[in-house]
Amino acid sequence: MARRIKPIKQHTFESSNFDTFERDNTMTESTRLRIAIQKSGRLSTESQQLLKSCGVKFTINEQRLIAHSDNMPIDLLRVRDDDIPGLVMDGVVDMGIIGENVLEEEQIERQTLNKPADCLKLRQLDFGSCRLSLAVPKEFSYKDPSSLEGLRIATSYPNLLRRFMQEKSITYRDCLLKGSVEVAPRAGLADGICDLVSSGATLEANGLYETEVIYRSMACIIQSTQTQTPAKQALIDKILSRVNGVIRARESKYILLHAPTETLAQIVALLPGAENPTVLPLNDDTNRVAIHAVSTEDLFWDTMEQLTALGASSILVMPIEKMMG
Ligand SMILES: Nc1ncnc2c1ncn2[C@@H]1O[C@H](COP(=O)(O)OP(=O)(O)OP(=O)(O)O)[C@@H](O)[C@H]1O
Ligand SMILES: O=P(O)(O)OC[C@H]1O[C@H](OP(=O)(O)OP(=O)(O)O)[C@H](O)[C@@H]1O
Ligand SMILES: [Mg+2]
Repeated sequence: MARRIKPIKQHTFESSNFDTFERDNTMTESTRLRIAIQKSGRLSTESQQLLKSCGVKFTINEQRLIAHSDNMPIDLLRVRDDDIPGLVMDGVVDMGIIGENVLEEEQIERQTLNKPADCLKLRQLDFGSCRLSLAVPKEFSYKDPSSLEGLRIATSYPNLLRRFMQEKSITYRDCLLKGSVEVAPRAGLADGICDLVSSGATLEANGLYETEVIYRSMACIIQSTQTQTPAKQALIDKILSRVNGVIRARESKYILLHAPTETLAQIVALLPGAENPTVLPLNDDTNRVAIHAVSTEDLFWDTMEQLTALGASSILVMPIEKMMG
């Protein structure tokens, strides 16, 4: 059931005064930002870690479905991942962290049922990478999706499957399973499956092979389309800006090395995604300089070897904890 966020009194929640409210944990329930995350499963640890990296302090009590942040007016609702898109779309929570696959599936479902299906996808995250694929038993001779014409397909994603099959004009029958989809063909419940794949180990273990990727997914962070108070919106913006900083830092490396001045330009050109590196003189050595650079990509071993071949030495590649600006 949709629930409107109550307006809040400006004097208790000044958007311009974040330093104060980060320490102030006395907001009433309606003024606190509610974020839904998966209680336990593939996304739960990384969702919690991401929020902690953004400076949100909280302690999870496994028995409790709600965790109150100690330093910010934020409550974490720990729920099944399937419930997260609906909670955000109905405005019951303000934000959620969810797989794009579950979000898209719920969106199609709700559009079909004429239920609220809108939310804002704030950004894709850097975890929860998987794909929704069709797979069939090893002995099945598969040419293209039409090989499944008239057959039964087991899935937990009936809407994404239907959209794909409609685009290919293929008729099929579905068998809805909430879990253990991979065992359906062997159990005689279906001819093929449409399920999530990451390493492919589960398909392999069940004598299946992947034939078609129908949807590629990552985790994402979403926001309700309900109008927020300026202060609450400012907190959402702040979380998003920190998420951006955390992900940029995780994707970047700090590189230090010594380089001969004569190959400096070639060495800088080899550093992946590094803009305007700092070049510093070395004590008592006019033929070599120190380079400090932030690279937006990892520095691979073969690039390290090419750098060494150009005379680079003392190469250090270090992780970055935080980034801003
Ligand atoms: N093998 C995988 N590797 C990486 N990410 C995955 C993998 N499988 C699923 N995911 C992503 O993580 C999400 C949650 O997966 P999980 O298997 O924990 O869901 P679940 O069993 O439905 O959990 P819940 O009990 O919350 O309903 C998926 O919807 C998908 O976005
Ligand atoms: O390709 P793989 O790396 O083997 O991953 C795929 C499996 O991962 C997910 O299940 P999960 O292990 O999360 O358990 P679940 O069935 O309880 O959701 C998904 O539903 C697949 O079964
Ligand atoms: Mg689920």
